[in-house]
Amino acid sequence: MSNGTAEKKDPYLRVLVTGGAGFLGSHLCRRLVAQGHEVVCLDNFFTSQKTNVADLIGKPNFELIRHDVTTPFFIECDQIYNMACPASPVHYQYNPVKTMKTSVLGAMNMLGLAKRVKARLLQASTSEVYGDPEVSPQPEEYWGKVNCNGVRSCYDEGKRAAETLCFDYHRQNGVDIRVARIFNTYGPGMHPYDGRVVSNFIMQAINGEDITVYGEGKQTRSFCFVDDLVDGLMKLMNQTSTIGPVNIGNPGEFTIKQLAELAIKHTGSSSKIVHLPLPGDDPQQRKPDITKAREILGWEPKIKLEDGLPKAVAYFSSLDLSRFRKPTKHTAHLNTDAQAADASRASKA
Ligand SMILES: O=c1ccn([C@@H]2O[C@H](COP(=O)(O)OP(=O)(O)O[C@H]3OC[C@@H](O)[C@H](O)[C@H]3O)[C@@H](O)[C@H]2O)c(=O)[nH]1
Repeated sequence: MSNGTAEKKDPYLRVLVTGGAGFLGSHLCRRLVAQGHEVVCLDNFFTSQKTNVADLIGKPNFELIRHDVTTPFFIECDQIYNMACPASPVHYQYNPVKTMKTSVLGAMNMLGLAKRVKARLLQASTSEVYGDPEVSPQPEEYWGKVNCNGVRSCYDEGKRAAETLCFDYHRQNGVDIRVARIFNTYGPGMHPYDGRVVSNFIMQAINGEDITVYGEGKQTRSFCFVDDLVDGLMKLMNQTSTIGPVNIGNPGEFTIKQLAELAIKHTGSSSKIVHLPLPGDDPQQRKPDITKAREILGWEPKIKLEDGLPKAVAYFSSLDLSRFRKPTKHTAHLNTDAQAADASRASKA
């Protein structure tokens, strides 16, 4: 088995993708399989489903294994993409203890494996490590403003702890790590009931339902098309100049109100915008500083939101919805600070 310069000497690698049936994981698996690598996809199918990788099943260089990363997994491999974790606030808040376990125990198990077999590990970290940021755009050097006991903490702090584990396994055990901070991503392959803003707005617009803007819609996000994102992850994995963290995202910044208007425009929908409560700890601004990705990886996104949204609309319009189940009944706007305060008062009464 080789490492470090493996991508030059040995073009066909054994690659493990945790969360490989998920939105990003399935795109990654497809690209790796197309390149000829031997891909092992692990998933517990909490927020994903087998049909995401149906086209890969049966290919001689693809293997699908049902496994939950909170328990150890042993295999011989050259690279690990650790993508496993529910990423939509509605899903990661459904069972927050499990979310934290997935990030922390999942990272620990995969880093232990990487140490044992000398594989390179790329950790899917997140823009959520910046919490509700006070600086914009967010550079990797910014330490963030994160609540450690709020409704988003299971994900934010779980991913922060996963980063810590990566850097400690690297310093203490010489594990070859790469840390990618992934910003909001959208595109074909998203679950129609994912619960995140792009899928919600497009599905609502297609179905002529009200578009549910949380709060006034002044909060901002920066949306990266999935193909660009996967390019960035693979570039980070297959270079030796930096271990990260590196922001991977599209710096084009939009308010949520603007996104709602774009969803209406690109679907030609007659849907109306309605306002619901803002979820607890909802970050008010988010925009990646991608100087590092540009300079070190030679990467920047190519697809603007205006060009990517029609592709996402075409994908969501083509879905047979009877094939998809709603992973949770939860809705993020119900997880507000006001409700949490009410619940806490009620429990004391
Ligand atoms: O129906 C909706 C859904 C969401 N929103 C708002 O849209 C914004 C984006 O919300 P999303 O649920 O899509 O995702 P968030 O940006 O809050 O979190 C995401 O951040 C980056 C990743 O690591 C994760 O994928 C996820 O945690 C938020 O301000 C949210 O309140 C709506 O206004 N209406």
